[in-house]
Amino acid sequence: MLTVESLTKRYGNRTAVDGLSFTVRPGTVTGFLGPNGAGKSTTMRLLVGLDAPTSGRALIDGRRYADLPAPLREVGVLLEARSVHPGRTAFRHLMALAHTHGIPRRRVEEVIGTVGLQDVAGKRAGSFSLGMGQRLGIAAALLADPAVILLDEPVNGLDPEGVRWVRTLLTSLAAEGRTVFLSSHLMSEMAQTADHLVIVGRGRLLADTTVERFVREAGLGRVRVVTPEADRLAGLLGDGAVREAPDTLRVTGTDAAHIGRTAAAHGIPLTELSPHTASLEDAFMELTRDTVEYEGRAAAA
Ligand SMILES: Nc1ncnc2c1ncn2[C@@H]1O[C@H](COP(=O)(O)OP(=O)(O)OP(=O)(O)O)[C@@H](O)[C@H]1O
Repeated sequence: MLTVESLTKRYGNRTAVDGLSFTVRPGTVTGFLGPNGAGKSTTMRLLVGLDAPTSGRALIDGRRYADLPAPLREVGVLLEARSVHPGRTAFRHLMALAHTHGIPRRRVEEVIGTVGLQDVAGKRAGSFSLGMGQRLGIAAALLADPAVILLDEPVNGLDPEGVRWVRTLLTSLAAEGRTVFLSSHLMSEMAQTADHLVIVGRGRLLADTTVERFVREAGLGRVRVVTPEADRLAGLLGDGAVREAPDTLRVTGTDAAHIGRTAAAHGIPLTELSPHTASLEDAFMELTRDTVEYEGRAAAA
């Protein structure tokens, strides 16, 4: 489990993380979302002790990363910056990491298979494509079989097949009961991968919720209704109903069941009643709009 408590990080007069609190639980994939500069990478760096908080705490299973006796066994980490010696082969890179934790060669070979690098394990990491580098980074994160996996933008630069592979892998790791926490700014990808969302803007928590509840509560769902008595139905439904065409209403703020019941109670025939659920992308844009505008204004200033 990951616990972030009143976490704040300032760089000079810039506040990258601002009083952030949330918990990431095992058994699910939790997505860490936010516009550029929202503080995601900083929070992840604080979690793994690559930076010290100005105040507050970031804990892994109740302990600071620096206090973990065998960190690789507790938490697998893939941060955006590549930290592989370009002259080393993928196999030697993983063996070097394995030595620090007494991990056998057998396990190195196993993770190379898991990430699909068996054909290039003897090649120098410096010659790897971005996608191969990401796979190697994920292999390193999984090497010691950690219960917590923390990945910063793991699908960055991957092709669609690679994206799908990461998605399947993360879902199965969570199904094994691990804590999986990944950042991304790709909403559509997150909608398909994550069960739970932690959303930040300007270093502050904007939402801590499930994907499904987030979209529903964003209140962006709408229902299209076609009826020969559009005016009468609109009157019954109130402000949420807007006429799109003489026989068509676009209704927000209520669901299709309520509209159907209202129409039936008043004997109004419906020839179409179709709900449209907002996409995660829409809901995210709506939620973070102010923080993005702020960033834009700040940049312009
Ligand atoms: N070492 C640093 N020194 C100064 N400012 C920093 C440093 N690291 C991050 N920042 C600033 O803190 C803010 C948050 O940055 P961070 O990289 O954590 O955001 P992010 O959500 O990961 O963004 P992105 O999606 O673009 O990676 C940004 O305004 C950034 O410029």
